[in-house]
Amino acid sequence: MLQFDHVSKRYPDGTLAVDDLHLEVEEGELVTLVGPSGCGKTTTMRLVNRLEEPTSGRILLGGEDIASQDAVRLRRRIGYVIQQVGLFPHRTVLDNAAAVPLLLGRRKAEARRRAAELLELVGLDPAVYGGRYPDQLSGGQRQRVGVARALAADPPVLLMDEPFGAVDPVVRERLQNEFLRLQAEMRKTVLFVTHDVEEAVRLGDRMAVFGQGRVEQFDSPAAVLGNPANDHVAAFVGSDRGLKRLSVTPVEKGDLERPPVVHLSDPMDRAAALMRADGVRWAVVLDEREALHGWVPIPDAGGSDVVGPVAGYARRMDATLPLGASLKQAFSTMLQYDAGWIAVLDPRDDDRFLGVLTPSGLHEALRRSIDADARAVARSAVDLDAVSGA
Ligand SMILES: Nc1ncnc2c1ncn2[C@@H]1O[C@H](COP(=O)(O)OP(=O)(O)OP(=O)(O)O)[C@@H](O)[C@H]1O
Repeated sequence: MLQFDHVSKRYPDGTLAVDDLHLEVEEGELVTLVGPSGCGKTTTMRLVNRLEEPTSGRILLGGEDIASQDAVRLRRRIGYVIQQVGLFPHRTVLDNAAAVPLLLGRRKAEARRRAAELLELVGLDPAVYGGRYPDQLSGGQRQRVGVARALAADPPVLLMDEPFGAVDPVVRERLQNEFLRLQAEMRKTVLFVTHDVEEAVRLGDRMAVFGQGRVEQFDSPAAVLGNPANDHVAAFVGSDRGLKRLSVTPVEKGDLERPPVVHLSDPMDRAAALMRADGVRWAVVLDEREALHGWVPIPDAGGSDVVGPVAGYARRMDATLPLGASLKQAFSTMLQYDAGWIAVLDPRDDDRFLGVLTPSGLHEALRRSIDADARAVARSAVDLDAVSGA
């Protein structure tokens, strides 16, 4: 989809900002470019929409060399979001979001309708925010308008240069989540520049770790964290990369425990018998629609008679997680609810209850992912031996 074919960029003063970049981004893929300040990330982006021209090499978009395309037409096929959003200060939010469709020759009413849809999409109610001016918004809201504007022409490619860099960490995480949700639907081809490793890891299908003008490693976040290509990459991703792995390792079905399951309408004495038979102290409670209600503890053996349905004894449980969520989310949910377990639901099957994740399940899941790395390292060691022995 987007290929850098041995691209270099030397500025007139002699600075070599991009050095023989060779990279292929697949259609619908989100690639993060991460690296220390001045390593050439922004220059790489600006080469794609021809705000800069390469000194050598070619950039192909959908197989076509962009050098042979009209720069203005090219830019209309590429959404560009930057940190200093660059909204027009004297135009309303709605008109800012409508700017690109208007440029593309849409009629005003149609451009505004599209702009309102996009504001809605990025979580800004057009009725509330559409008439405001950029300086009447928070930093995070301005960023959202920037994203809406970049999406307005429905471009196949999005370039995002530190788009969430100027907001505080909490807002940043929210914008990241919203953007991931949008991207799951839109499947744009995205180049996303950041100098924040956590952000690169969370968002990227793959991440390109830049050294001075060169890509040192281009791989999935889990592979980069688990198996850094060299000392520079290892130092850059940080000595806490084990912890960072939490955010790229998903909760899988095999990590779950399956305690006894009862329903709100079941007789409590039968539920208690089930728990005793299983040798456990609690059971998961579902309602009549098979949705999670909560849990019920085993009644005291010497306590008063157990009568009536489970509903009279059940407690609610709000600590839930969709299957496929990250171990980091799981850990954070456990802490937030101070819970010894969390219920895992299937988002693709109407949030059906699948099982529970406990701290020991979480530990096992982390071990699983680190073991997978160890196997990968062992494999590459064997390959190297084979090469040197040949
Ligand atoms: N117009 C220019 N003329 C000369 N040198 C430039 C120009 N623009 C950028 N550079 C240099 O090119 C190198 C790469 O800059 P670039 O902005 O691409 O880096 P970056 O990785 O995006 O950095 P940051 O994370 O700080 O934004 C730097 O050494 C920078 O000083």
